[in-house]
Amino acid sequence: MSLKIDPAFIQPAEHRPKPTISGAGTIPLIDLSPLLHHQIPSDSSDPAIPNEISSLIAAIGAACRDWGFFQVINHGVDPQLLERIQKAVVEFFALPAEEKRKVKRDEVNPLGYYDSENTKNVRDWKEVLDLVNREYDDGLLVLKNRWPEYPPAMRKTCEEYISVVEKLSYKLVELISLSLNLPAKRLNGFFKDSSSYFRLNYYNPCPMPDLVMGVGRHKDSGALTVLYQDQVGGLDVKRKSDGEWVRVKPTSNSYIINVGDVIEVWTNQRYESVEHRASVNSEKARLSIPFFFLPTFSTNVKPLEELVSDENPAKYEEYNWREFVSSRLGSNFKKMDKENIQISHFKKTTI
Ligand SMILES: O=C(O)CCC(=O)C(=O)O
Ligand SMILES: [Fe+2]
Repeated sequence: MSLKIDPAFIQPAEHRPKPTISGAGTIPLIDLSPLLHHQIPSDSSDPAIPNEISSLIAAIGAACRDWGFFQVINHGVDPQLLERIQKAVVEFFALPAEEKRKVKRDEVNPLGYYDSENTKNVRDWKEVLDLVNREYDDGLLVLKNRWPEYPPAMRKTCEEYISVVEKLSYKLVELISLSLNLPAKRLNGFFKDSSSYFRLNYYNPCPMPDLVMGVGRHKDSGALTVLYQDQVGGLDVKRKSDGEWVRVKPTSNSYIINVGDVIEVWTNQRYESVEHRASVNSEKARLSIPFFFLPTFSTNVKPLEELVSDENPAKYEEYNWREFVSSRLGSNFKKMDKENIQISHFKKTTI
């Protein structure tokens, strides 16, 4: 068999995508429609909480505990906005390479377009455009959006989309806080002027899909990821109960939510950040749009006081979010394998 692709993309044998389990036994599907009729309560001990809201909080808590992942429907994001953003993304990635490279990341600013990134030292079969909610520049760390000229609707659509998805992220974080018996807004302050960003992932068809990954196995380092995927499918999640890879079945107008490393630390590992990856196929391009809901740069991330005790001491060292992000980006992030720096570095080994 002659190799049709650059060997840099080839996964070691043990990490190649084997057939995955799909359908039953995959991540929970949660209906957010109770939020269309009821406010999120400020406290889980409030006796007036409607049953459907208590059940929703319990379902989210169980999903975070058992899976670290869940899918939501009836989330309130306008399907037409989702259509519009998908159209813009497809148009952008269809542009000639030289047009896309006009907005490529560079040595100072990691945002923008790139087509070459490694996960765990193997190249990912993907193209990406990264955009932040709020631009940031403290003299050393520069995060400035590079807006493509084409398609013309891109900027406005993305800005509209970011603000809508950020609102949904706050709601999810409030429900997660309630599921931990904390006040709904307990975590909200960590996200004021947050460093959140969103990523447009585009996976071209690959002639050898069994040897490569669109994104190799990894955990998300942020607090919460709110991901939209098209109908092609390819996201695999590592099932906590037995370590099997399961394929998330695309459900139209749904979001896939996962807990990232920051929530794992805040909850002192009650909710764990779970490995996932994106497979590719030989026929269809696939698109996914994760929104990474991240703390404010000044946040010192550590287990929440309410969730540690003498019996359950802190399992993680405190770390500063800005320092963490800068160390991951490094001085030459173009060549960096971001996955080499993980929160496991902050895990206390003594317990
Ligand atoms: O494309 C996907 O479904 C997953 C992407 C992902 O995990 C990421 O960008 O962090
Ligand atoms: Fe991810």
